[in-house]
Amino acid sequence: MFNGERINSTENRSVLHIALRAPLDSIINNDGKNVVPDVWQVLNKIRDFSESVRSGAWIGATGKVLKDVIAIGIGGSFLGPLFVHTALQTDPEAIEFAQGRQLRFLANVDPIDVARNIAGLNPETTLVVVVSKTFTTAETMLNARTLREWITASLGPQAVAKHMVAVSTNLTLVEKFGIDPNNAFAFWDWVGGRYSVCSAVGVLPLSLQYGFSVVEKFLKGASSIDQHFYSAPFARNLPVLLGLLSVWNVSFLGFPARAILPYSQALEKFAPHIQQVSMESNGKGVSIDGVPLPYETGEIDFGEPGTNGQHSFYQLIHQGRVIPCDFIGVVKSQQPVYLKGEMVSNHDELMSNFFAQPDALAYGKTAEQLLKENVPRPLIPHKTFSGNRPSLSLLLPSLNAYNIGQLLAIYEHRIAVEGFVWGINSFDQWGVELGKSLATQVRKQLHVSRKKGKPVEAFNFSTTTMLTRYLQESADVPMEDCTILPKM
Ligand SMILES: O=P(O)(O)OC[C@H]1O[C@](O)(CO)[C@@H](O)[C@@H]1O
Repeated sequence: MFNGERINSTENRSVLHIALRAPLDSIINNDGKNVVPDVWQVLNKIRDFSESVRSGAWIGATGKVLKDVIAIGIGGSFLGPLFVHTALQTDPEAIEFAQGRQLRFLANVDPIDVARNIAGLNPETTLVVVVSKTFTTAETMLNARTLREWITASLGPQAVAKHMVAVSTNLTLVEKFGIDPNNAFAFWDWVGGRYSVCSAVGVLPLSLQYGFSVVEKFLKGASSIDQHFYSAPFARNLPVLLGLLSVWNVSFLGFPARAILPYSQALEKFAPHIQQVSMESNGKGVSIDGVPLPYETGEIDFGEPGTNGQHSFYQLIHQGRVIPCDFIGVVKSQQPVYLKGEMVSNHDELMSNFFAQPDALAYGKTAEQLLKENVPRPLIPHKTFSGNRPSLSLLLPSLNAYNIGQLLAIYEHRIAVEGFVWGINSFDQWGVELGKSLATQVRKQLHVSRKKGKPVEAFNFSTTTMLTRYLQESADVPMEDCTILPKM
């Protein structure tokens, strides 16, 4: 990976997200060319652009400062930036830099997501960042056209130049869409979508919200782990150890899931992000050479912040199925609260749970202990905890931009380690293609049925029945040749 070899063999690409956060003087080659200067050229462009927007030097079509940003993107062009944004939102340093500004994310093609995103915003003070590696993703492009309409309907078509910018590897399509290439921020095909948060995909929206200096700390944190991963002996190498634990749990012990349980509300979007990084990377059925695998790979990742999860799905984890857990704690809260007269601070209360849960999973509670506590015999089987349930705990010193970058890179590399051991390609995602092409077929059918009254055909019986019913029941929904935007 670090040598720039084309380890993503099914797409014939290198995998160099480590270059996105490498110091300017590093050398990381792709096809014999050092890519680090290109990375820094884009980072510097982001620094300049975000500073001009934040300072008011760059203004909207009607002369107003652009204080609100909507980032449109989905999957890897959304989840990583959302995780980092959510984590920074309560960081005291980042808060200072975000005064008076808003960052929102429009991901789902559901028009309700459009309505929620534009609610309360004025196009005059809004900058839209269209984020798509390919610039062809159906959901993102329809959302981009929708917000282009939202802007032009109120400010005129010339306003696009001031109110819409793009992040993509496909600058030709960016220009075709009508966004000035000067307002486009490039990245490269050696960055996988789910590994792209350190490219302009994350750095641009986050710099607009928090300023480049904060985001640079996040990049430095990620880079520190890259260096650790590259050079630390395996016995002390965090991503290697974590990756091996996961392989052990999945392939040797046969536990198919992994719960990601941060004891920090600021990390509430961490599990959804890692869900994509992990499941899109390692959810494979064949080896890198295309041979069906004789063992299971990949985890079913899910998670919620503690203590909320404790009151939701932990019952199953303690007494039902065995689900290896990652507990993530933070020593110093971003937002400490102490109440006079309380036994512990609010953060200590949270952390009491962080320390208790792994113990409960590991050691459980025996029938003997319950008998000593005079638990009635019929209840003993219900109150017994088997123990011997694996978990691991990570304790971060604090949660600032730097540590957030470290946490991200630990998981990115851990997931790559798992893929290397399993002998799969963790960097392609062919499994998403079939659903996409069937959706294209449905889209065409909906169009001809609604416009020309054509019956549903060429689908299986179940889909034909459902589609026909859907069309019948929504025949009264207005489909005039005019634009309708949300009324919220
Ligand atoms: O950035 P793009 O090209 O719009 O792609 C968005 C997402 O779609 C996928 O290709 C498939 O879900 C992801 O890998 C990617 O992050």
